[in-house]
Amino acid sequence: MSAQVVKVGICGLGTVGGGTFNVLARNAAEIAARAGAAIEVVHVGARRDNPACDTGSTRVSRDIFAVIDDPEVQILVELIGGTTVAKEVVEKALAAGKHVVTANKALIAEFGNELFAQAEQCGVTIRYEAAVAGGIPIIKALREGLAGNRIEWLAGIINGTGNFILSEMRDKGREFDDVLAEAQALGYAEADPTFDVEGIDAAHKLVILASLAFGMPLQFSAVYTEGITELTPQDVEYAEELGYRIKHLGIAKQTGGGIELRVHPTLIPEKRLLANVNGVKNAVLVEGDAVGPTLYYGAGAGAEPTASAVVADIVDLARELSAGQQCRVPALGFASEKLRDVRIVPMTEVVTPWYLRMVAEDRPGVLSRIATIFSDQGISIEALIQKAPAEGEDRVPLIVLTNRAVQGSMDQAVAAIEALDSISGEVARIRVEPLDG
Ligand SMILES: NC(=O)C1=CN([C@@H]2O[C@H](COP(=O)(O)OP(=O)(O)OC[C@H]3O[C@@H](n4cnc5c(N)ncnc54)[C@H](O)[C@@H]3O)[C@@H](O)[C@H]2O)C=CC1
Ligand SMILES: N[C@@H](CC=O)C(=O)O
Ligand code: NA
Repeated sequence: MSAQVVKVGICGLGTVGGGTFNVLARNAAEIAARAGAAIEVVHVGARRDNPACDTGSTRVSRDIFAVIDDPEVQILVELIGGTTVAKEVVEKALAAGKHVVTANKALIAEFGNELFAQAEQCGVTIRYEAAVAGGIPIIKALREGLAGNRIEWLAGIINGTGNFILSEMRDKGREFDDVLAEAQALGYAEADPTFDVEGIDAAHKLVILASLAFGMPLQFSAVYTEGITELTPQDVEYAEELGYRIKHLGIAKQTGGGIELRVHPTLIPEKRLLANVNGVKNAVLVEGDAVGPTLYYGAGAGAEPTASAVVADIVDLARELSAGQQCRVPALGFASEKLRDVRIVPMTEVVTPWYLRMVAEDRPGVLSRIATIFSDQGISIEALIQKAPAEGEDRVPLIVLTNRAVQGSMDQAVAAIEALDSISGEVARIRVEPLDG
């Protein structure tokens, strides 16, 4: 059975929905030539119009479920976000025998296992390239391009809003809240921006990347998640003095003890490519045993960059529909019955070098007590900077860079340091990733 026209319904006409509609319209001829079929948006479900998007004569319903009930629609594009109505939309579309394209990482990370199973049962496909790293074709790269590899690890800047905030704070000295407001106005942020700044969005994306890389079911609750809200301009400055940049990374690593899954601010040597990825750009570094390191870079958010990925998924499905094929590639790149149960490494076992910042009394003996505490835990010091005291102050910032240490030992060292009379307040700490394999 072949189709010359593939009919698409779009639910949600916000930033990404509007961008998708516009890209499909603007590049219609080229897209049709690639897909082997014209792609026609026959029905849009939107609570309100999008001024950036002229829907012309396309049917628009205020009730998004009218799009699913439309028998003409073959591919349902879910771009409303969240995990409540969006989940219902996707379930109903699959049950109605429609293929689904979504940009919704929260939905895939939290409910992907059941949705993929439902899709398989219904003989349809879910595609979700836009869900991770916006326009970068990282899902396709992991699922198909790197299929010959055993993936060793991956590390990525996978939240555009967070990277935009860190870059603007570092380069222009701007305030956190001011940059976040701009990211929201530019359409980069999630409907609830705490997802961006608390690392939840990056955790959603990391769990998807990890499942594709290591062939395991999605396990969102297993990801260790820290955001960027606790970072201070001082940490950014001191890290640079030591030759590092601070980036918010998602890291998934295969180790002897299982898989590490973690999202947190990280010091990266300034010469590494990832350290130089700025603004709303994302980048994912993937190390495969056969290919070695590979790097994927591009816009991580925004209307048309994200639409680029949504449209690529529509084209993939349209190719299958026009050729009369189905489910050419499994949702997570591995046959569903071959997904493996793997151990997720507890954070207490994770080993990295560390950056620590503390405030100490400026008097003899303090440094040696700190050095003794580290040495008692088998942690060696790589660098130590004592800053000059501010005028009228008798306390000084002390910055310590350690060699690789297991988090459990570092927890104990930090507790002992914080208990010293000569140390005020808490010790701030950030993991370091050399990113050298
Ligand atoms: N904005 C970006 O750069 C990116 C967004 N995403 C994902 O794409 C999805 C959409 O995000 P955005 O376009 O940024 O959001 P948005 O808030 O701009 O658009 C969502 C649209 O859905 C509509 N909507 C929500 N619930 C509805 C309902 N019950 N009935 C009818 N309409 C409803 C809203 O009115 C809005 O127009 C989310 O899952 C997001 O995580 C993914 C990659 C990048
Ligand atoms: N809010 C997200 C949007 C893309 O996934 C981000 O900033 O990366
Ligand atoms: Na992508």
